[in-house]
Amino acid sequence: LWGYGKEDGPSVWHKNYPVAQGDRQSPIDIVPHQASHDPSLGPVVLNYDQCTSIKIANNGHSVVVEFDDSDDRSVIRGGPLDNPYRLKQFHFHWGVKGCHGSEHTVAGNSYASELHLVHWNAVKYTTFGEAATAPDGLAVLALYWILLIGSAADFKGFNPKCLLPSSLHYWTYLGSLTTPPLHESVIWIVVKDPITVSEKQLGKLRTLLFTGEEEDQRTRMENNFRPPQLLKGRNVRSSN
Ligand SMILES: COc1cc(C[n+]2ccc3cc(OS(N)(=O)=O)ccc3c2)cc(OC)c1OC
Ligand SMILES: [Zn+2]
Repeated sequence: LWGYGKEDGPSVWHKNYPVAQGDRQSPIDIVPHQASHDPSLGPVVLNYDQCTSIKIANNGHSVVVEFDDSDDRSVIRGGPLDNPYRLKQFHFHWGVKGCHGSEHTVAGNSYASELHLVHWNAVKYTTFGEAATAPDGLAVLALYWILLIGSAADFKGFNPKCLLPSSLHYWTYLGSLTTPPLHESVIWIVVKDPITVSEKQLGKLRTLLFTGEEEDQRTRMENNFRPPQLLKGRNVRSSN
């Protein structure tokens, strides 16, 4: 139905998903000095200690690691969020060429890839699907990551928390899913500092992500990132 090619890519998604031209679409280009510093923005807190990944899916557009979201074991809280949001899945966006692949750009610069940790508001909604259509239904933590050949901390059973820099300085704004159905239901939290991953870790991640199923030609080959969308008057806030 949709993809990232010429015929089915981001420039024609509005034909089947008119919200693609809505007022709070993602990703965006973040211009740091135009973001308004909001001292009331507290730290983002991740409780992923008991996180249990249940399956790895390759939907032809990305590789998704799903988590058990049947209770509040793995949640994100604080920052711009009014209550804890449950971790549902994480996935990546990347480019075939080294320097392109992230979805959010910073003053026009893009990174090699971007990790999205997708959470949903289980306090107000009963299912992910219901939350995915509500204006405060989802919270996605976005992390740029760059491939540094060299040392890096170990993954240790792959708790996504180990991917995160220690102090999370971030930008936050109201946006949408970056792939169809493009619902305008996401509170975005974009971490400022890129995380570095070594070849060895990438290999480990690749094994984890592509275990048990032939690495999909489409997934490996395509640029699965949507270009930045119009801000349309939205305010981007920055934590300290
Ligand atoms: C589990 O049920 C759903 C899974 C999915 C799968 N899905 C599709 C697209 C997604 C796009 C996303 O956007 S992103 N890239 O901004 O993180 C995040 C999670 C997604 C998850 C979508 C749904 O409704 C929109 C679902 O509810 C019916
Ligand atoms: Zn994504």
